Amino acid sequence: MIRLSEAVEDLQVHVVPEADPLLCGVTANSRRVVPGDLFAALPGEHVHGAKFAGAAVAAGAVAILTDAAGLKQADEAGLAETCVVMDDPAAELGLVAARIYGEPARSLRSFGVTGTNGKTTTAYIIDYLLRALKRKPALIGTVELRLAGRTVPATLTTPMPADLQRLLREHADWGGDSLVMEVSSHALAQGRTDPICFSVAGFTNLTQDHLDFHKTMENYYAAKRSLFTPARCARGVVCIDDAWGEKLVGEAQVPVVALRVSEAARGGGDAAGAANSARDTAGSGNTAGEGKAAIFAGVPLWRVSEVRPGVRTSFTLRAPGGEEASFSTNLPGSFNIQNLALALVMVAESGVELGELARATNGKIDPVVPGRMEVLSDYPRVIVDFAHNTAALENAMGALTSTTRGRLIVLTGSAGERDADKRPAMGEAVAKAADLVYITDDDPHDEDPDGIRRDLLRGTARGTARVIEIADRRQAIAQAIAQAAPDDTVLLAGRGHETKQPMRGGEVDLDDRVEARRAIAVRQEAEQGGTPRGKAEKVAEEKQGEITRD
Ligand SMILES: CC(=O)N[C@H]1[C@@H](OP(=O)(O)OP(=O)(O)OC[C@H]2O[C@@H](n3ccc(=O)[nH]c3=O)[C@H](O)[C@@H]2O)O[C@H](CO)[C@@H](O)[C@@H]1O[C@H](C)C(=O)N[C@@H](C)C(=O)N[C@H](CCC(=O)O)C(=O)O
Ligand SMILES: Nc1ncnc2c1ncn2[C@@H]1O[C@H](COP(=O)(O)OP(=O)(O)OP(=O)(O)O)[C@@H](O)[C@H]1O
Repeated sequence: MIRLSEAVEDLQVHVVPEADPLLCGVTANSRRVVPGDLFAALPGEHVHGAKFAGAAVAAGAVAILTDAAGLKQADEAGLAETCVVMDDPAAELGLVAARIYGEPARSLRSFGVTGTNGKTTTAYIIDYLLRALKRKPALIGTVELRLAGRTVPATLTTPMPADLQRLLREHADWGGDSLVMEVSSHALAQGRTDPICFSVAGFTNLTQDHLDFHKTMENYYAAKRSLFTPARCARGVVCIDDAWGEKLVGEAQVPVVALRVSEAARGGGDAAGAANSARDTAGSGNTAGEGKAAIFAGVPLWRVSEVRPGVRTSFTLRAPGGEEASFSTNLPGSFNIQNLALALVMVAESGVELGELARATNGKIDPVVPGRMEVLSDYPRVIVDFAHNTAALENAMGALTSTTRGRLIVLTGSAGERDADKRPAMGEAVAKAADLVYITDDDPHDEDPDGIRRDLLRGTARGTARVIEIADRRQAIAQAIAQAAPDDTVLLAGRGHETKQPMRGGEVDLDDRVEARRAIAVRQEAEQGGTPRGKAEKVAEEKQGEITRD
């Protein structure tokens, strides 16, 4: 517990209360206040938190951290004497919270992952590696929070600052020694992770996303880049498989190493490292032009070679100093080689020898990443993936086509009330890459689900796959799995780890993985019970919902 004056020491404060209460904790949510808390009444998009100052004080808040507008509201409620006022309390909340909770991140070796795609997967792989090294990591990201021996579902990819510091305190008190977290661009723009200075920060890639928030790609990139500054990390690992990564290597304000994966993952073998210099730098023997070589001069280069895709994919990772280690994984998809290599390099850059990583894992990296290329059965191969836009679907299908002997069966829908424009393109992409497509409902929210499916079907008409429309997702999953041959791959795309399906009239429980497991069990029971269904019966079932083209 510290005094309010200690929590705001050295910060630009305009008004302080006469009393200097002891603080037990801090929250920006009036509904979570417990006696002894500081309540951070912050301006929001919908409402000013000061509206809830009365409720917070009634729940036991002993002081209110707010801005001038908040002070005015608190004054009207007769609570001005409890207020401490700053220009931008949201920006300082992380530091204030860290002080109140005793700077918990300082006792944790910390890894922060940013980028458009692959944050969740990379964070789970780092968590897997740290556990193999017998460490006790906290894992914080889009899917769930795993810390202090418990797992809770996540509401944001990166928690708000006061929540984050409280969670880290809990983890450190429990005996945790490390932290892996996804750092979203929203979080970086809002300073949610400050004042954490990550031991190692990692960058996956950057493609168009979240422009509703950032407005331009340059702003979006600048938010990501701000992680690679001395206040936010000690060192960085940057994938240079896209132009934004190359730019970041040149603009990072902390020591960085570069990681090149793309040529190897695309089957280009060892192209990135053709120079074979004694100590690889991103500027030596790289496929980039001279200008880029100048940017990369002296930047140590890690690279991937000998990628062998299959049901298990293997690859070799080479350190700048020349040490090499080989790994294999159950994660499908060449893009996952980027995630795996990034995770390995981030842990290595935190001070773990590559050889030690190979020994601790036995060369096998088999994390379960909920709803991210999650394999639920092998024959037929059934995979649940979060791909919910055209590019992600194309990536996922591309990865599966090369390792599928039979048909590629893809089941997809599209969420309601957002990005309606993408639907025909998604329909077209799946109908061009798959052999059989099930169009079904995703999370319709308040939109008419028939209309969403019609948008997708307009696109599937431009492809060659057979298309079956079944509105009920449960039924569609059951049928897709029941009808698959052992050599087929069934990709259940779009909802990943989600467990609720919001639709008109409320939310229903729906987890694609639960439904898939049920369908797989039904299939196995039929096979073991010796009652394989006749071909005619299968064909008749498969015809249900089929879209016929003129
Ligand atoms: C843009 C953004 O960051 N919005 C966040 C913000 O919402 P807001 O400004 O609308 O808040 P508000 O509802 O106006 O409330 C104002 C204040 O009053 C408080 N309040 C409100 C009601 C109440 O009863 N009591 C109370 O104290 C709130 O806690 C808040 O501090 O503060 C809320 C409370 O902390 C967050 O839930 C909300 O995230 C919303 C849900 C969100 O969708 N955020 C997205 C954009 C986001 O951050 N996404 C990234 C990942 C993106 C990706 O990579 O996919 C993330 O890191 O999750
Ligand atoms: N390195 C990568 N490059 C391109 N696509 C990827 C990569 N990793 C994963 N994907 C695809 O993107 C989807 C989302 O992956 P993941 O959840 O790991 O990323 P994320 O950055 O956490 O995304 P989100 O913020 O949407 O959760 C996966 O389901 C997969 O289809």
